[in-house]
Amino acid sequence: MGHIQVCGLSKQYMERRTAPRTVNCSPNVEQGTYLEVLNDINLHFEDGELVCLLGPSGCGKTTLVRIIAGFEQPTSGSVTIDGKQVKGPSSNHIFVFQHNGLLPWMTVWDNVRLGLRHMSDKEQMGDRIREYLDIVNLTGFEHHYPHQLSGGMQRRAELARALVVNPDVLLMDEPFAGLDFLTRLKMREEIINMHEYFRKTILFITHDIEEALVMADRMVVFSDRPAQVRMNLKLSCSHPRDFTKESALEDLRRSVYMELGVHYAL
Ligand SMILES: Nc1ncnc2c1ncn2[C@@H]1O[C@H](COP(=O)(O)OP(=O)(O)OP(=O)(O)O)[C@@H](O)[C@H]1O
Repeated sequence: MGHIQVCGLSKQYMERRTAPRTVNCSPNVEQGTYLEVLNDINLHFEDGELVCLLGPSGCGKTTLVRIIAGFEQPTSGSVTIDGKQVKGPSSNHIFVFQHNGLLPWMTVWDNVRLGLRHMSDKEQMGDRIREYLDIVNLTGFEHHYPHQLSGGMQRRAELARALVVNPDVLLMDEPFAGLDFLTRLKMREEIINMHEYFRKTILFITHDIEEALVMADRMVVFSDRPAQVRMNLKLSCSHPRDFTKESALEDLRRSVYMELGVHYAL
């Protein structure tokens, strides 16, 4: 489960700066009191796909993901997950992965346990936490606090916290931001392995084109704001992907850069 359909989605925010301060509060679109962020987005993500979303800064990627998560309402259009229209946040099926999302006053164990509060069988719950900490290679660090972990370990703990609740959809907004280069590469590998193992639907926002090409089953590239879909590509080559051996990947890399307005500095 985790099939997402985005139909005719548009989003406008009211710009406070320019909103008229009159008794008549109805906003005036023609005078530019609205910021148009998404414009008629139509997308379809298959169950179990890892989709990377790319686009210029400020084009509306986070807004789209927040609408899919039910945190924001679209101005028009709709999102359905497994045939049900998203009308608000639902913790049952969707997990929004946030970096720096660990609660600093709780140990790794307690942070991972947060999503399992509903489980009445404590032994089963303990086994499950141990299992997921093992999957992300954090066995032995259960009683550490977040500040006692490296950046990469914190992300792995966040990953365990996301996976332990067994969501159908995982929404990840630049989850590797702030990690050093090598740790970032290792985290990519972990996500690829985790995805091959669990096959969750993952929407992954990144600014890193190589990252998207290495990881994604599908890649969606948006235009400048208001975001429209410029490219929607299925990447079928198997993992691990090697740019030096697969000329199609290299060609794709160039065309995505071109689409994003980079022509020479490749
Ligand atoms: N709650 C809000 N109210 C008003 N404007 C908003 C709100 N949230 C986002 N915006 C505006 O919508 C636009 C798109 O923001 P969004 O965060 O979705 O872009 P993004 O593509 O994720 O950007 P980045 O890649 O830089 O993270 C921005 O101009 C932002 O200022």
